[in-house]
Amino acid sequence: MEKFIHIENVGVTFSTKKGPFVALRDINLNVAKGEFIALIGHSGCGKSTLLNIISGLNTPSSGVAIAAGKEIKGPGPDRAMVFQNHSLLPWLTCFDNVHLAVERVFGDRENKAQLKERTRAALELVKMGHAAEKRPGEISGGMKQRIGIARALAMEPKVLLMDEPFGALDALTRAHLQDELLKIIAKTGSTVVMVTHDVDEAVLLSDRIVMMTNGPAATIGEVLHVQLDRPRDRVALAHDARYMDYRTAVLEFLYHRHAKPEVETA
Ligand SMILES: Nc1ncnc2c1ncn2[C@@H]1O[C@H](COP(=O)(O)OP(=O)(O)OP(=O)(O)O)[C@@H](O)[C@H]1O
Repeated sequence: MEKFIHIENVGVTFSTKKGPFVALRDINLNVAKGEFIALIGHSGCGKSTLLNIISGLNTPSSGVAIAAGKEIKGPGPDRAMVFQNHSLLPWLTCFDNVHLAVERVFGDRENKAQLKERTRAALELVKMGHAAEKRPGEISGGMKQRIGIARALAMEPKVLLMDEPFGALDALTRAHLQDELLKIIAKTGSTVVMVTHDVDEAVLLSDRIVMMTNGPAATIGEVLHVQLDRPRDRVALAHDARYMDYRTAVLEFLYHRHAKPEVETA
């Protein structure tokens, strides 16, 4: 498979008032086109830091990070981000929130009608066409996340980066959006890197689960290949022994081999 993201020997050290803080060390990760990767690990282990190496919001202190053959030097529309808290502009309609991103990426190449069509198509993809003229304050949290996903997908990014996109939602809405995301990526063939705390979410969605050790100086502890057929159905998988085995493998990593010392979680 075509390699899309290439992270080689990356380390991240932050300067703090107390001196240098080594957040990540020796990170090596390749992501292939169309692959879905989940980053999982205890709070503070460096998942967002690693995601932001790919987004370009963080710079490696050592090593190299490459996307589509080019060294990552900063954020770009080829790597669209979806955050836990939707980050929509409250004074714009849902349509305009998505359209803004569409204009930024395609505005110099396409006419107004094409840009509008792109925006409409992205809203339809996440089943939010009916709310196009609503403002973020007039729709639910789950709907706002859909608009955030529509905005990211409308940019036709080479990779979709998601930082706990469903973390703030109730369990049923989260399950619903996970199912929607599965359908969307089946349609778009998107490459996705998602940070999550949710073991079931990681197993349900991913091709590979990248499990990180605890910080400071966190690194990739193990990588689990989730070889469950797609399309995946959460109810059917609940009875699937392989699903249980994957789930157990992640739980054992997190709570046996790399349990967080109690003093830090208190
Ligand atoms: N700009 C910064 N300056 C100093 N330290 C930082 C900075 N950003 C992150 N850190 C530290 O690096 C470590 C990793 O942070 P990061 O946010 O990547 O963890 P995380 O795994 O995403 O956490 P969570 O699951 O709680 O969101 C933490 O100890 C954090 O305090």
